[in-house]
Amino acid sequence: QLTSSFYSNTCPNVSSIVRSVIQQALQSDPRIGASLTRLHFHDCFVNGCDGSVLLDQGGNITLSEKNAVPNNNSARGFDVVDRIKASVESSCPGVVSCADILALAAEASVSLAGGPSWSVLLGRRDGLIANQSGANNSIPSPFDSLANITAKFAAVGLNTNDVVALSGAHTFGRAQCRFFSSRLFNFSGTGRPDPTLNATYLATLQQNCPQNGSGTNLNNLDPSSPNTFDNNYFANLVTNRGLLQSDQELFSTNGSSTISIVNSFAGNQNAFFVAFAQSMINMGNISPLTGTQGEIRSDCKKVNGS
Ligand code: HEM
Ligand SMILES: [Ca+2]
Repeated sequence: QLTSSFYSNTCPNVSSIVRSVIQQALQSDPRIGASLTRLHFHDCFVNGCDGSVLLDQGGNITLSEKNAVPNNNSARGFDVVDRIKASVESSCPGVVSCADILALAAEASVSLAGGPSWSVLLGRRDGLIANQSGANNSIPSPFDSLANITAKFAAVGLNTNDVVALSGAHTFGRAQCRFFSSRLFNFSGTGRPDPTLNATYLATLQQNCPQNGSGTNLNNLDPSSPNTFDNNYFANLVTNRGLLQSDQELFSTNGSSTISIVNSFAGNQNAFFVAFAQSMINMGNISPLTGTQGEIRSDCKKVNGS
């Protein structure tokens, strides 16, 4: 029951306000659009798209999602969310939820990076709780098998097409070495690298991720166009240049129905863009709070009155 016109009377310029703050942030941080897009994903997979990922630990929030394994020292962009919220509040006080800001920020980030635009469905309200164990259990890990990743998507009502299309978000942004270094030297105890890694790409990654390093060095998820939202991610998979094991598995899992989808997106950027936009709408529809449920937070980091 979300609608694209939800704020047309109460905050008609909300999309352009969100977009302009992101545009400004991109000037000093070309990665920020990717980081914001990921926040919407990590929000929606835990208790639905309710802004739960944004809550700081403290008071009634005893275990934040920010401190869950998939987010800790990894999720970023919270300061920019606060800047967007402040800018929206100054035009339309008390009206726009933080959960909707994440959905709008994802669309603005993707389209500003050259990707598709879509009409964002709105009207989500902000939740009153965080679910740290939910974040630990429901957000896919880069070490999960494709079957487990598909199961985690299915648990929130998303199908295999959504898995492949949404994984295409790894067309921009960065990943720390620790999320894929197990592929580089001694993959699954074989004493050899992951055989599904292109040899030239492997050598580059080994250089940037030394065996006794801290694991926090950053690598482009899409080495061919790191800040552009395009279909190169899928072309990379076809040539064994997926960065995360969970990326490469979409193409390298024998007999998987994901292979033909990867091939079609690799060969047709428009097909990817259309599918990505639809899957982002699907993801944004995961159990939103609406009507009188939840609240409109005045500070995205805190439940009102706390
Ligand atoms: C399919 C399962 C997925 C897995 C296992 C996965 C895993 C990861 C990991 C490990 C990172 C690197 C984090 C870091 O180094 O701190 C990452 C980054 C990222 N992910 Fe995913 N992800 C998945 C799906 C998605 C989806 C559905 C989206 C959005 C629609 C998304 C968007 C991003 C973006 C944009 C980045 C870069 C963020 C940045 O540079 O700050 N991912 N992902
Ligand atoms: Ca790209």
